[in-house]
Amino acid sequence: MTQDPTHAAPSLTLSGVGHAYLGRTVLDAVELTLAVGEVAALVGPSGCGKSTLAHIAAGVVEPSRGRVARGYRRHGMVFQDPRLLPWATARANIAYPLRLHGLPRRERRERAEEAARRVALDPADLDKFPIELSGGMRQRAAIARALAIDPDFVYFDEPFTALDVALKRRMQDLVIEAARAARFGALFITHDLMEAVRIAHRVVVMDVHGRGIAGSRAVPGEPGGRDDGALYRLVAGFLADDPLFRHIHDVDERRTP
Ligand SMILES: Nc1ncnc2c1ncn2[C@@H]1O[C@H](COP(=O)(O)OP(=O)(O)OP(=O)(O)O)[C@@H](O)[C@H]1O
Repeated sequence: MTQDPTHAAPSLTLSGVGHAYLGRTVLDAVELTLAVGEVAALVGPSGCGKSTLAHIAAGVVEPSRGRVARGYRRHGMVFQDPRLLPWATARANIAYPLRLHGLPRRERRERAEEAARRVALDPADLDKFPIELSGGMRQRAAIARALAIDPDFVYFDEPFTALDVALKRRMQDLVIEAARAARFGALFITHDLMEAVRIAHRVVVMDVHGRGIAGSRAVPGEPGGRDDGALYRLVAGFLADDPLFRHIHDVDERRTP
């Protein structure tokens, strides 16, 4: 982490957050605090409310109950679907939020190109339209778009679920490196425990029915500086011995109410 959490206000605090869709409770009494620069992976069974929690944290959805305090200045968002504008080039897509922030054209262009460099997007790809890019390149453009605004916090909602294993690893490394270089904190939703322990300082586990947060486990070492073998053993240990992770195997979403 980049700063001593005891000397800085948390980047994000959810207190007693609850939410219901059409009268059906999906989150209840959620308590979560993220330190400045902390990358937390959020895991839990499908449909337990991870995306809802991130949307509430980001201010996209108003919670039915509770409070959200944001200590960060500016956040970016990256989703599973890159959500690029099909009629705009990669460069224009990356620059789009800068346009919304009212930056002049030249600065938009420079910052978009700098963000593209950070995600190793080939300069030749910047003039291409999304349909001309591979899935990995589209996702790089989506990450560059999130980074272009110079966020100090980023929400990732299963950004690499649709990518193949090798590409997924490269993209994880890219996020680890970007988070370290730009010192942003993050809430990273994933179904993949190995991805969670590679990327995050801490793994936060949702309760079976998303009624809250069941608990969290710190991951030893720093993202990017850990040995893969040790991470595999950590995940195996979580799944075999740690009651917090038991429901990841046990839950069948067809039985959830
Ligand atoms: N806009 C909405 N209106 C009504 N119900 C919703 C809405 N958004 C989500 N839900 C429901 O709320 C519950 C939690 O959804 P959410 O997407 O937050 O879960 P999740 O843990 O992110 O799921 P997944 O892992 O499958 O993406 C689900 O049952 C979902 O169907």
